[in-house]
Amino acid sequence: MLDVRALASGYQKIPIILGVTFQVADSEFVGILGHNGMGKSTLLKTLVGQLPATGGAVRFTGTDVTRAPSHKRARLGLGYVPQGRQIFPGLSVLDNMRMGAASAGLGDDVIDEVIEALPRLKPILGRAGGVLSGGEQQILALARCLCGRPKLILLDEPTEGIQPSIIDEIIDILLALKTRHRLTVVLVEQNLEFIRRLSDRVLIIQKGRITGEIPPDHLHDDALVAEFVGMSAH
Ligand SMILES: Nc1ncnc2c1ncn2[C@@H]1O[C@H](COP(=O)(O)OP(=O)(O)OP(=O)(O)O)[C@@H](O)[C@H]1O
Repeated sequence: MLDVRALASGYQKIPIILGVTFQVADSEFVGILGHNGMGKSTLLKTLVGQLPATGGAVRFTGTDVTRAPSHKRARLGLGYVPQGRQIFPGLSVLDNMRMGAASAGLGDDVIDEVIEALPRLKPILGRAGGVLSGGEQQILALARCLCGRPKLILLDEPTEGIQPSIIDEIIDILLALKTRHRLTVVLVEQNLEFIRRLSDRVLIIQKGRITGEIPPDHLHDDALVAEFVGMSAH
């Protein structure tokens, strides 16, 4: 589904991603774990085409998209839920979802399917995005992305600033989408429990490089996590 080879990128002349290689299979959930500032968001922005690659290659569903603009990647089925969610605060929940469908060239019927998968949105469809709680906004951001019928979603720190009950709900939603729709996810996170419960494989990113892989079950083990990432599980 996704084949990333020696990918490099950065900001102006500052290199941040220094040659990242990994592959993601159809319906696989891959977690990328790393501290603040290790390049997680920069990697996703490069994969989605918001930042140009300065080296390496990205293939998505067999197509070389290394130089493709974001909208072309989206049309191929690459979805992105950025950190901070970036929903439209002045638009209603429903209109936010319409924007997601329209930007993928899809009609409104996809919206009903997405509401069925995320029933929490049903009673608040008319509410402005900006007045929702952080957790509701995260679910809306996911819903808007799903309205583009993505094959793969790049998820940037979805648990940031969100209460535990909604984190559990997001886990359930994503696992259901994986089973029912063969959704594929690349998730970057610092939340060990979230990444452990969702990921088939967990890669470690340090200073712009993938430095290792840790079995999700080992994320319970403080000493191992500290050794791999320098992060504590508690
Ligand atoms: N727009 C920018 N211009 C210049 N440097 C940037 C920009 N955005 C991020 N950086 C730098 O790139 C590096 C990696 O940042 P990035 O946001 O990818 O890290 P991250 O692992 O996602 O961290 P966090 O968990 O804090 O979001 C950091 O040193 C950061 O200061």
